[in-house]
Amino acid sequence: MTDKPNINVVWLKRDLRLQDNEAITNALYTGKPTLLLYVFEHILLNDNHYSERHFNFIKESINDLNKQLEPYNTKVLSVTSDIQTAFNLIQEFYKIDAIFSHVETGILVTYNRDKEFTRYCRNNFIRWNQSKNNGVERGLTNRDNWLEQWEDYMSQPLLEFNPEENQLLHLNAITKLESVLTVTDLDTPKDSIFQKGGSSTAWKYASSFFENRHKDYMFNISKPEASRTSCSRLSPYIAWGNVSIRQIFQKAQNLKEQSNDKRHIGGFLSRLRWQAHFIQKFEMEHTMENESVNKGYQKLKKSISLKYQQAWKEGQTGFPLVDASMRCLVETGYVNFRMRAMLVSFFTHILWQPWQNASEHLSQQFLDFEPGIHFPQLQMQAGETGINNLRIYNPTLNGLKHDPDAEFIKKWVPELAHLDVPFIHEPYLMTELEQGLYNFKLGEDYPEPIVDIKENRKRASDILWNMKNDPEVVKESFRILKRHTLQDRNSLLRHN
Ligand SMILES: Cc1cc2nc3c(=O)[nH]c(=O)nc-3n(C[C@H](O)[C@H](O)[C@H](O)COP(=O)(O)OP(=O)(O)OC[C@H]3O[C@@H](n4cnc5c(N)ncnc54)[C@H](O)[C@@H]3O)c2cc1C
Repeated sequence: MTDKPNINVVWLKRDLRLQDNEAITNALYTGKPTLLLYVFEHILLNDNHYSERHFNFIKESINDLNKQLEPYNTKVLSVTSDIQTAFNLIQEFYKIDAIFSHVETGILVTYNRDKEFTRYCRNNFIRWNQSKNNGVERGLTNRDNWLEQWEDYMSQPLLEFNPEENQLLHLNAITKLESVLTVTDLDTPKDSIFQKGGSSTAWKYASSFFENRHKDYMFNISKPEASRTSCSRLSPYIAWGNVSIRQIFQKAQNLKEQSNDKRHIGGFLSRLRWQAHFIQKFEMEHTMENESVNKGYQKLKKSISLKYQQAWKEGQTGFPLVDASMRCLVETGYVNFRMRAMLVSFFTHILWQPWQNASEHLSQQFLDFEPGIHFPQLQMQAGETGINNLRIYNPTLNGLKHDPDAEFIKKWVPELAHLDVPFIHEPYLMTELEQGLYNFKLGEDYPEPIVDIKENRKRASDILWNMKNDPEVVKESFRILKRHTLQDRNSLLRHN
């Protein structure tokens, strides 16, 4: 019926690398000509969880791939489209035997797109082969033996990118496809201060971390300023798949075996386990995107204040560490774990706003937005799982402990920089006289606190502690424990 040439397509998503890429390896293994495809899908371009910084990171990652693909006379076909239109147009030129990709633990729109796409493949007699992504399993109903399987997966040999000569579709053939598709302009701003996408940059971060930067990892992990260089900063590269967790895990394991001080690299290794643990949780309970995982908390009603929400988003709450963290996040796409947790706690506990209203603003700012970590962490920090300890962060105490010289606050809230350090942490304690001495006016140069933190902290604590005993919360907590926790919960923290 058809004289079109047969090909395979690798549909790249959050796996933007050539090495240790199971989808690419499986496609090449068939020996058939193979096209590498990335689709900037309208459903994601228009989705409020995403922002320009993410798409620029993806473009930089594809540019990096294209550089590595030059010797093979090919490149990634990069188009803006919805997925079925893209495949329909490719099918005008080729008979597609199979599509290879990784399982995507994504947001609801991508889950629904995948369901439709499964039907599309069936109707078009295309095999869609989806590989396990970073050890996360589809279709599990509990976590029995999950960690053992994850560790087994992490110990498997890395997959080499090794195409046969001319196996990857030639540039000329890609040019023909480009003539019918909407090609995406891969240019990105040159003066960006965000971490630059691509495997080549990822490995520079990894090398400097493993060679040197990891040495104070656990000492600095909670410090907003020092963590910026002594944490790995690999999160966007992991989230967009510029490196696989297995590549990083094996490097870290080797380093730990040679190291005398296993504490730091051990702490890092346990966070790689958490990465998969959280994504697995979301994979098994995707309604977490919009609803509290513990259904008992769905009756918790908070009154919305757009004024509070706006002040939080703009870093104008009158609480210096909160404002510094938000401004830094907006500007650079990154703050460390503790500052993220504090931002969520401040929004949900102190401002008493629903975590759902923080979700899109944060995901747009996090360069490393990973749905499988984002939603479970939001709910955990909001205290709505019923199985984790309630933590209401005190921004002032966190500032005094983790930014004692106010180095971080001074950088991001420069209007406080000329004050003495104790006042930088608590400008609202300054008397009229002191404000005059420093030529500083609270309420004009920097906002007064937008809420009474002591009062609001108590309200949140009372309500959330009481709710822990609510029969539905308790029932749901048992269900969550049964479905999502490992038999040995401490194994996730293991440092050796
Ligand atoms: C509300 C909230 C939202 C978050 N959203 C994201 C997100 O969208 N994407 C994301 O990658 N991380 C997220 N995190 C987890 C964590 O803050 C970041 O992974 C970490 O700060 C990234 O910096 P790093 O790469 O230097 O981490 P490192 O400390 O060097 O850790 C190495 C890797 O381990 C993983 N990791 C580290 N901490 C955690 C954790 N607590 N849970 C799960 N995995 C972890 C990440 O992949 C990270 O790159 C979130 C945390 C909170 C509290």
